[in-house]
Amino acid sequence: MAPAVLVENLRRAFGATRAVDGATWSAEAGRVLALLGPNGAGKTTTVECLEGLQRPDSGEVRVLGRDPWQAPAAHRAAVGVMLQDGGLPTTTRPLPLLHHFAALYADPWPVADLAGRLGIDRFARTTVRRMSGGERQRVSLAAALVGRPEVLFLDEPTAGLDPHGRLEVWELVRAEAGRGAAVVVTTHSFEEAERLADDVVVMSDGRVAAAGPLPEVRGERALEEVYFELTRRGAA
Ligand SMILES: Nc1ncnc2c1ncn2[C@@H]1O[C@H](COP(=O)(O)OP(=O)(O)OP(=O)(O)O)[C@@H](O)[C@H]1O
Repeated sequence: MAPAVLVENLRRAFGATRAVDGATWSAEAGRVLALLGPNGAGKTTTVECLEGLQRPDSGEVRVLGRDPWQAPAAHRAAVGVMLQDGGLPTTTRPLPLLHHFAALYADPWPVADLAGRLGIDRFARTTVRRMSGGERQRVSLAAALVGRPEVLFLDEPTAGLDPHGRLEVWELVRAEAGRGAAVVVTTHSFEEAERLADDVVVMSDGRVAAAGPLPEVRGERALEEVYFELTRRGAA
């Protein structure tokens, strides 16, 4: 079976900066992949190519077998995206917003259930403008999940969440993979990668320093130790 997400020899430069310099990896349905790497390693550029927000200079990206740059609306409905700065309209309250998003999909996640699982009902009366960072993050995640996507791109989904929030989100993300979604999580947290991921990709200076199932990449060591070795300044 073709992988749900495919990155093959991807290259993308901005002037003299080679943001992504020949990256190859793939993500499978029913699994969580953690994309790790120092600031500037090329993670966001890669994921934005996969989301159809940037166009590769060369190489290939495929999501559910399609080129995301040219994909039709039906393809976009099968892909859930959580951006770091959610881009949510500021004057609305969370539940009407989620109902609005849910109406765009044929078989959405019932909003009351989703909001309950993410603790959104606890701040249902607050407008986006007045929400805390963690509350906003929960709403952004709910917006990514409400269409029950086949592929999910999550950018640091638990950064800034309290410990309960992190656990709730991890459980939810694992459940999404359990129902068959391919999940790609960008993170700087080793704990998050070790708790959540089946597979990891470590990027460094635009290249893939390691990719594969977590137990293989980590071996007998802590992921943190392997990461520092792979991403030593000047190592790539
Ligand atoms: N639009 C742009 N114009 C110029 N340079 C860019 C642009 N977007 C990214 N870059 C550069 O490309 C490199 C890779 O950036 P990218 O945002 O993909 O890294 P990242 O791994 O997501 O980093 P972070 O962990 O900080 O989010 C960086 O050197 C960045 O400055």
